[in-house]
Amino acid sequence: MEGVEKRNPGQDEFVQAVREVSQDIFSWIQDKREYHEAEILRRIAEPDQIISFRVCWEDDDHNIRVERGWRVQNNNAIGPYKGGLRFHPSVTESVLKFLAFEQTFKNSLTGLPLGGGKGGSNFNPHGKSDREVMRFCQSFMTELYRHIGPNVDVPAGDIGVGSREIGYLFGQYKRLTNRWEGVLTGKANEYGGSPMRVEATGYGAVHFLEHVLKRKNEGIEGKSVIISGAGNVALHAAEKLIDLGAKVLTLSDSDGFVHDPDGIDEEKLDWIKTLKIQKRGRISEYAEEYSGVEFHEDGEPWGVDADIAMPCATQNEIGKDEAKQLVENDVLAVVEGANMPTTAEAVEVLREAKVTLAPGKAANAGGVAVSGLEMSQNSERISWQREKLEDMLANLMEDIHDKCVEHGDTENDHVDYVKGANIAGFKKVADAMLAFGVM
Ligand SMILES: NC(=O)C1=CN([C@@H]2O[C@H](COP(=O)(O)OP(=O)(O)OC[C@H]3O[C@@H](n4cnc5c(N)ncnc54)[C@H](OP(=O)(O)O)[C@@H]3O)[C@@H](O)[C@H]2O)C=CC1
Ligand SMILES: O=C(O)CCC(=O)C(=O)O
Repeated sequence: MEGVEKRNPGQDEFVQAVREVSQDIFSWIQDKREYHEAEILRRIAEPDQIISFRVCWEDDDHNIRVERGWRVQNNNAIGPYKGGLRFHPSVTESVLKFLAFEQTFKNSLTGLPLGGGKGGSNFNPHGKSDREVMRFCQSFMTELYRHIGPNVDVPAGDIGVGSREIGYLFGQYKRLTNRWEGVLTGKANEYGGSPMRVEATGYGAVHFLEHVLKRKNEGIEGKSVIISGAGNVALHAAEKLIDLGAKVLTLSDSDGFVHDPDGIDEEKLDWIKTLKIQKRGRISEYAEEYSGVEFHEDGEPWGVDADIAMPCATQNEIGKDEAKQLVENDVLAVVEGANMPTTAEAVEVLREAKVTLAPGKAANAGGVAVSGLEMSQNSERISWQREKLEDMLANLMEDIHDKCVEHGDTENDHVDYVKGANIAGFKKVADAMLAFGVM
């Protein structure tokens, strides 16, 4: 780890992600000489390549704006680079390197032939007009298009990149190359998108939770759940939970969180979806619309008493103190819809207290899995029915859950899902790299 820190100065998120995976892998590979001799761990922690570029665009007042763009192509041992694009002011090379590193293991866990990558920009879509977002996306793709392709690297959405942005990006790729091909996933159904991709990450995380609870002889019905975020992952996790009879108490955005002690029901969730997806409004407006709902400005929901916690906003949103609150409240499980939402110290607190922690690389893998299925549909020039994809997603999540159980030590029936996901994800990539020799 000293070498990783030295080679990546100031890249705290990346070092955090490598440390978290390495802790589990070190002990597992101790007696496996082939991985040591081939320096597999060190090679996996060095991205294949990082492309960085300037993105210039013109705002509605005719000012020239300059942003940074990146694509981190982390590892393509088991398939073309695959992973989302994030547009958010907090995006740095370190953030994208950690996300691409995590994505490599996540994609391996899906069992599909997908390598790991991630990209994005510090561009902030909040408060921008549709035309401004369009001009930015077109400029971003004008720089990116020569580095991607359906067999090379297939980006998708992430924070700040939803179906509107994917439309603009795909349109520009098609215009520049004169080719219609499955170069992006998360496309709308009208032009080659897959049914269920929008719902897949949130629904998949809830499927994962179902399996975690099943091992404890428990079910989702009647459980209270605190969720952070009010974006794609949070809203679809809430939707599936409500469908299965859980009581969803909270949602949040970067302004604070709402707490609805009666629980968010189907009708209220529809209202929130219109607010967040169509009107691009703030979650505080929910508390203005419905009586009995509290809005906590700048706060996070982790102190609200509940059975389950699902962080679905961003990285490092649960720190040591929040983890202690969750332990005090006897939370049964923390299921990560977001990528690395739990700090290293918080993971330690939860691990010590034997609170089940389902890591993002396993629990939120449903999104990229359905992206993989979108790629298959595009290659075959067909579109599968929603029901078939729903079944496939449920089966994939069960399979990922079982791989975590297989490799996560079970002690008094307690599964270390973090360890299980790290080892199962690593093994497939490492074995492929061994097969290729030194490169
Ligand atoms: N979309 C997908 O398919 C997948 C997403 N993920 C992960 O899930 C998480 C959420 O992604 P997604 O739902 O797609 O993104 P969205 O952009 O749709 O939503 C993000 C939500 O999180 C909030 N948020 C973002 N950054 C912060 C922050 N720094 N502090 C507080 N709140 C914040 C946003 O609030 P605001 O609007 O105020 O910014 C918004 O409510 C990310 O970690 C992402 O990497 C993982 C797998 C797949
Ligand atoms: O669907 C995809 O390709 C990527 C999803 C993603 O970015 C993620 O899993 O974090």
